[in-house]
Amino acid sequence: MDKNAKIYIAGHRGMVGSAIHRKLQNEGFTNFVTRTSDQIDLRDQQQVKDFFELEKPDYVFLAAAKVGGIVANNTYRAEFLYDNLQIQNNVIHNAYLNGVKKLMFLGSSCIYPKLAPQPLKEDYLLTGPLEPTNEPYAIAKIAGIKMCDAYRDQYGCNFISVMPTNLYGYNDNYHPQNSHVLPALIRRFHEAKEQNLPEVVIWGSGSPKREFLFADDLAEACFYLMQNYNEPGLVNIGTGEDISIKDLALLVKNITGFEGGITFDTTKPDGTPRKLMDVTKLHNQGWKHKIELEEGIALAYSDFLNKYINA
Ligand SMILES: NC(=O)C1=CN([C@@H]2O[C@H](COP(=O)(O)OP(=O)(O)OC[C@H]3O[C@@H](n4cnc5c(N)ncnc54)[C@H](OP(=O)(O)O)[C@@H]3O)[C@@H](O)[C@H]2O)C=CC1
Ligand SMILES: C[C@H]1O[C@H](OP(=O)(O)OP(=O)(O)OC[C@H]2O[C@@H](n3cnc4c(=O)[nH]c(N)nc43)[C@H](O)[C@@H]2O)[C@@H](O)[C@@H](O)C1=O
Repeated sequence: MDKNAKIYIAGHRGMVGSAIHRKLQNEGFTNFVTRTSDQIDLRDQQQVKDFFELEKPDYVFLAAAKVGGIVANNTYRAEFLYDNLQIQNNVIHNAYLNGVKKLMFLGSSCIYPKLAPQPLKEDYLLTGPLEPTNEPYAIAKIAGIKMCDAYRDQYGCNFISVMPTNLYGYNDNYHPQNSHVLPALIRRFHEAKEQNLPEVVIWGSGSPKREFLFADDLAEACFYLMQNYNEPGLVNIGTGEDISIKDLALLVKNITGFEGGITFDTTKPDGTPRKLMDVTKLHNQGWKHKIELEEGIALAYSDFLNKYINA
């Protein structure tokens, strides 16, 4: 990408899109095209067609999606399937029609089978049944990967797919029910400390294991791969390290300074027992994460305090 290239970041206000935007600005890029969901509903075929014909971006980062944690995925199953299929179909197809030089599609580690061997290698895709709580979202993301590959095969488009692990960072969603685990715990432990509550409730058994990557690290990887990776299929983006939800809760408890206890609500779903990325392909491409979990949680906690508590 040359520094004057016109870059469309779909979802530039979200956690990932805003991190990619910051990274590109820091690298000296200035020619951005952005639209909020109020300005363009990416589910709408005509609006997306008109937008691409008007703007004709050179590069596209597709970081707009209907996103949420385990309960949101399981509750809004129709929206997670419909919205995500619509958004990615419209953006990918119009990128092809308007001669976009390269597009990056962001998937998710939930595309892998629920009980796939660990760590998750890229070639485990479509080798077994998915985790039921996020099957609609995963099906949409798998369709996105296959669409990029099909457009490469039939039309020669340089469209690539990356699969990030669970993410957290600046501009995360702290909704008490709909967010992912890390922002949910940051908020719940903070509020429990402020209200002198005796304990914090953790969803599920605490035994599932997850891998977490700071969104600014993800943005670095996306920038790196956008310049250096031009293959079909998918590439995992993660740290290659995981932690149990119970240990994660203890880490957040320490960072927020909460002094009470923790209990587990086993009426809430555990989801996939383990989701650890095999990052050999990414490391072989020449990229490795920088921000470790404890440091990243402290950064996310201070962002939460600045935006929601001290604002
Ligand atoms: N968060 C995570 O843990 C993970 C995320 N990912 C993937 O990364 C990508 C970004 O996720 P993340 O940044 O966390 O999500 P966010 O919810 O923070 O941001 C999503 C963005 O998508 C935009 N968007 C949603 N619906 C529409 C629509 N109908 N029309 C136009 N824009 C829309 C929103 O725009 P606006 O702000 O203008 O409303 C928002 O900025 C997604 O593809 C997600 O699947 C992958 C793995 C893990
Ligand atoms: C990124 C990924 O995110 C989703 O999958 P998930 O990995 O299961 O994500 P999660 O962050 O919501 O939960 C992780 C674990 O943590 C436990 N947990 C404890 N306490 C809270 C809690 O308070 N909130 C949440 N959300 N989870 C909690 C929870 O029970 C689960 O065992 C996908 O649907 C899909 O969207 C996707 O791709």
